[in-house]
This record gives sequence, structure tokens and C-alpha cells, in this order.
Amino acid sequence: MTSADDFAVRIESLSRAFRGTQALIDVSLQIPRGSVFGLVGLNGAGKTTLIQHVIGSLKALHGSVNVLGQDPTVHPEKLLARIGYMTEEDSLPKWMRISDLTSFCRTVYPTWSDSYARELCDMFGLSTTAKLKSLSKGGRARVALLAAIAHRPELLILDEPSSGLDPIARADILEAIIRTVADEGRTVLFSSHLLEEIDRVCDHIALIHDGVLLESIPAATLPERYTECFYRTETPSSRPPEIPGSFGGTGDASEWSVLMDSENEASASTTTSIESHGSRWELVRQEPATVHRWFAGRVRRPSAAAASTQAEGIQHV
Ligand SMILES: Nc1ncnc2c1ncn2[C@@H]1O[C@H](COP(=O)(O)OP(=O)(O)OP(=O)(O)O)[C@@H](O)[C@H]1O
Repeated sequence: MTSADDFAVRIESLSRAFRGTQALIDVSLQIPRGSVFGLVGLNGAGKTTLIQHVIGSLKALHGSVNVLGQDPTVHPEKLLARIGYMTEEDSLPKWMRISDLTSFCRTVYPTWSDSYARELCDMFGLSTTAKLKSLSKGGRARVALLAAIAHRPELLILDEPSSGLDPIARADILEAIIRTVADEGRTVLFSSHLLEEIDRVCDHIALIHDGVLLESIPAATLPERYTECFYRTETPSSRPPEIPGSFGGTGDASEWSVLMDSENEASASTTTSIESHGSRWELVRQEPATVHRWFAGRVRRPSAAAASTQAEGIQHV
């Protein structure tokens, strides 16, 4: 049985509009403690707005947000001491030396660890006497990461942290840090455009699109639940075959693929041969959906043809 304490973050029916733009629409989301939770979505999907509610910089006007057992806007200083936060913005004070920044962090975070900070400096190849303005963007991103984790936060929030890092640093450092934090039973909320990063490190993935939470799913179950089915037709087609329960059609001419959801009753069995919009289609192969394919299928806007089948009750997201 689960209890409220099993979740680091609980969001209920959260909506937010900015001057007529609906940034979040009735979002309900639970982040299990100890998980590495990936938040994915296109530009403008609402990821940062959601995260700003979690760190308490935006107050929930419609719905509620609970983080580590408290409303993040009530006594925010107590909560922020338990959270590590890193954003894509390069907002560190550039006149400081790394040692100035760590001294400042020590006063803010009761659990700050000088030895862990030194360890991270060594790992990242940083000198504590270096001025932030002398570092590259990637160097400053490493310092921001250090400042976010050296107090060993209960909840680490990384909002598009990779934008300042080169590919090697992205691959090695992020994975090492996220795994370390999660292995200690801490929780990571990780927002990224980079699906391969999400796929490598997250054990839970939530997809937000146009302010709506489309899906929140344990990463391990995704390839079991979604199958990509490839169909071929003799007559070249400008659209995928219309198969009940399928969505996210992609391809061209004589070969198209669609996604099938094993939990959608309409697509419970795989169609091996079908007559659709005047052509016969044969299933040529099927494979577990990748995170990338699932994401693209979910966020792809339906074509005019798909929209008309959607109106007939066939799901194309
Ligand atoms: N302070 C604001 N004032 C007006 N509109 C805003 C504000 N903050 C966000 N928005 C709008 O809300 C929507 C969601 O933005 P948000 O920054 O949360 O998306 P995002 O998924 O984080 O995007 P990105 O990946 O590009 O950072 C967008 O349409 C954005 O323009």
C-alpha cells in the first residue's frame, strides 16, 4: 500500500495561465521517493512552469503542490535547504571565485559538505580559486551542479541542465551524479529535451505537451506497453493505414509505421493484414517502441486524414 510519504512530490489538478496562455492544464503528478524522474516535452510544453511550482517560485493558484511533505510556498527557506536546483540559465554571480560560492552555500545549507564539494571539484577538474567569469559555459555548469548537490539534497531538480555541457560531460557527469543521488534514496526530477539522456538515467518518464500531462510511465514498462508496427503496401500512400487504436503514424510511400498501445482495448491484437483507404497493408515487422519513437508519436500533431479518423474514435495523438 502506498502512503503520501512514498512521494517526494505530489501535484494535484495544477493549472496555470499567463496572460491568456495556458501553460499548465489540470496536471496531476506524483514523483516516487528515490526515483530519477524524467520530465520531457517540446519547447513551451510547460516543464519549467511545473518546476517553478515545485521549488515554490510560483504559487499554485489552481490545484495544489506538495513537496517533501510541505507546501513549497510556506516556509520556503526550510524546503529550499532540502532541495538542490540547477537550471539551464547561466545565473551564477560571475565575480565570485568558486571558493566564495562554496562559502556562501555553506551558510545557506545546514547539510553542506566541504569534503564532497572538494571531491566534486576534483572530479570536474575545477580549481577552487578560479573566478567564475574565467570559466567556460560548461565549467560554470559544472560549478552550478556542484552547488546544487554538495549538500546532498533530498530532492535534486535539474531543469534542462545539459545545455551548458559538452557531450562527454553530459554523458559522464550527469549520469554519475544522478545515479549517485538516486542510489542514496534521494529523488531526482530531471527535465530535458535530450531523450537519450532521459532514457539512460530515468526510471520514470512523464510527458507534458501543450500544458497537458499526456502520460507518466515507469521507463521499464514503456517498451513492453508500446509496439512499433511496420506496414507495407503495394500502392504508395501519403498516410499510414488506419488501424483501430494505433497512433503516431510515420513513414512515406509504401512503408509506414504506427504505434500500438497494449493497454488500449481497441489495439489489443496486432493486425497482420488490413484494407485501409483503398490499399491492402501487410505487417512486415514489429518491435518494442523506443522512448524517442514513443515521444514523437505522442506529440505529433495529427494530419488532416488522421484527424478525421480521430473524429471516428481512432486514437492518433
Ligand atoms: N512568465 C511568463 N509570462 C508569460 N508566458 C509565460 C511565462 N512563463 C511561461 N510562459 C508560457 O507558458 C508556456 C510554457 O512555458 P514553459 O517555459 O513552462 O515551457 P518549457 O516546457 O519549460 O519550455 P522550454 O523547453 O522551451 O524551456 C509557454 O507558452 C511560455 O511562453
